[in-house]
Amino acid sequence: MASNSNNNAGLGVHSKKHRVAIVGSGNWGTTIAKVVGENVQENPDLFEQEVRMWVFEEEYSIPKNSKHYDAGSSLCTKPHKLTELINGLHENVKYLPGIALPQNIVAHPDLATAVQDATILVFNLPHQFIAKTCQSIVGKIVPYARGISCIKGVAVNDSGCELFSESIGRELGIYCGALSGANIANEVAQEKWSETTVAYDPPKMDSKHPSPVGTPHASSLDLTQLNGAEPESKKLKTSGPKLQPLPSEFPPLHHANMKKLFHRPYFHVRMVHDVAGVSLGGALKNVVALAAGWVDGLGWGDNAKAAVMRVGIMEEVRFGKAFFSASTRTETFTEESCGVADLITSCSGGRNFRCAKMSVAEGKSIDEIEARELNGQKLQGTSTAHEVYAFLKKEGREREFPLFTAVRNILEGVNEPKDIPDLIEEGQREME
Ligand SMILES: NC(=O)c1ccc[n+]([C@@H]2O[C@H](COP(=O)([O-])OP(=O)(O)OC[C@H]3O[C@@H](n4cnc5c(N)ncnc54)[C@H](O)[C@@H]3O)[C@@H](O)[C@H]2O)c1
Ligand SMILES: O=P(O)(O)OC[C@H](O)CO
Repeated sequence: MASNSNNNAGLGVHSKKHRVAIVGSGNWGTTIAKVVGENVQENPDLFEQEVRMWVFEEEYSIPKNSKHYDAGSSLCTKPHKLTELINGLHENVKYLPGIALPQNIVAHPDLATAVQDATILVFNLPHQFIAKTCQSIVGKIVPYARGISCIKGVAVNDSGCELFSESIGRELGIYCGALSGANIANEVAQEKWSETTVAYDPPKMDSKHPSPVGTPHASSLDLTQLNGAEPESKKLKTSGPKLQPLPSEFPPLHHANMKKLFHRPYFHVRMVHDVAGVSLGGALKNVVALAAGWVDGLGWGDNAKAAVMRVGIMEEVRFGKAFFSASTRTETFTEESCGVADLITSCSGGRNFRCAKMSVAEGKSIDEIEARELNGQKLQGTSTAHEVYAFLKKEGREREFPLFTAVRNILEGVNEPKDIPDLIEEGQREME
């Protein structure tokens, strides 16, 4: 007999299992595929064993310093499709070299095939590519699928500032939660211990009263209320498609089962309900990490970096309260891995920090450093700084966020990294 009872998970009473697809295969996408691939093997009563990972296809030549390089092999003498290399070598030689992937990870170049029949979609790609990626699978996914966004960024458009959990949910008509934490991918992939935060809070529903899609975290709710207009999320409630309940043949996707998908001995998961707080912590710390890299690149030392981090976490909390007040909790920023811990690790060894530091030390643009250093990986802080600023400016509130504004202005050449202390001081004085 099929049941929705939480107590039945893992007892083999459900006739179907969840199929998981990973949408993205970069440095973090491939790391999360490894985590998920290992966990589905350990929970065969809940999950199908094959995990499909969508790869944005490209040709790649195995470098001579790779352990896979063999001058006599045709695999190494000419470029090959990345999917063929991943499936043949069980390693993402370009984006996560040196890390063995479980054999149940199967790389697919065709997105529609990768997500076919998946009841759990894990979105993990640089944020600038998510809109187009989602549009291409509208109507091609299981209607009652559930999503988890591992993306660190925000989607700014004419109607406001959206979380990716929201924009994915709205575009695909599904519920989407978020995973974010102090998680430098290479460390997690090497199975060095870290923590992460998974926010999952689907609306309660039954078949008689299905919930609307588009989870109500949107900043547009608060902003349009401030402006006296009809909240965007209210429109969604009355007009949008309805969220499909998960059929009872499948194991329920409550916190305990979601945790089984991501928790590893080296990757400890804390489950929470605050999807907005988890998403914003991951997005906004990338902006702060640029400033931390710049002051470090100037040779100003750890005290300067700590000052940037202090102001950064305050602006993260302020942003959440100002634009996502209905759903964020301050504690998510101050107590969870996705908040202060991610800020610290990102300002110590993240790519945004490292590239910003090099750009000051070498007097080169950060774009130039990104292209030279990251082998196709993408910085998220630079575009997020522009997007957050555009949103704040539209709202007339950029002066309440002097550090975020300073980062954007430095990227634009309006200010220089050495101006950061004065810009913060000035901003704080104005708010007193
Ligand atoms: N790398 C990390 O340490 C880390 C850790 C935690 C979270 N994150 C977040 O995870 C998300 C994904 O980051 P990542 O590290 O996996 O990516 P990445 O920086 O390694 O980016 C490379 C990926 O982008 C893909 N790509 C390039 N052009 C594309 C296109 N036009 N369309 C679709 N995909 C394209 C490449 O195929 C590759 O898979 C980001 O939001 C990032 O902030 C990263
Ligand atoms: O390398 P970054 O700067 O993209 O940061 C990586 C992770 O987000 C750290 O948690």
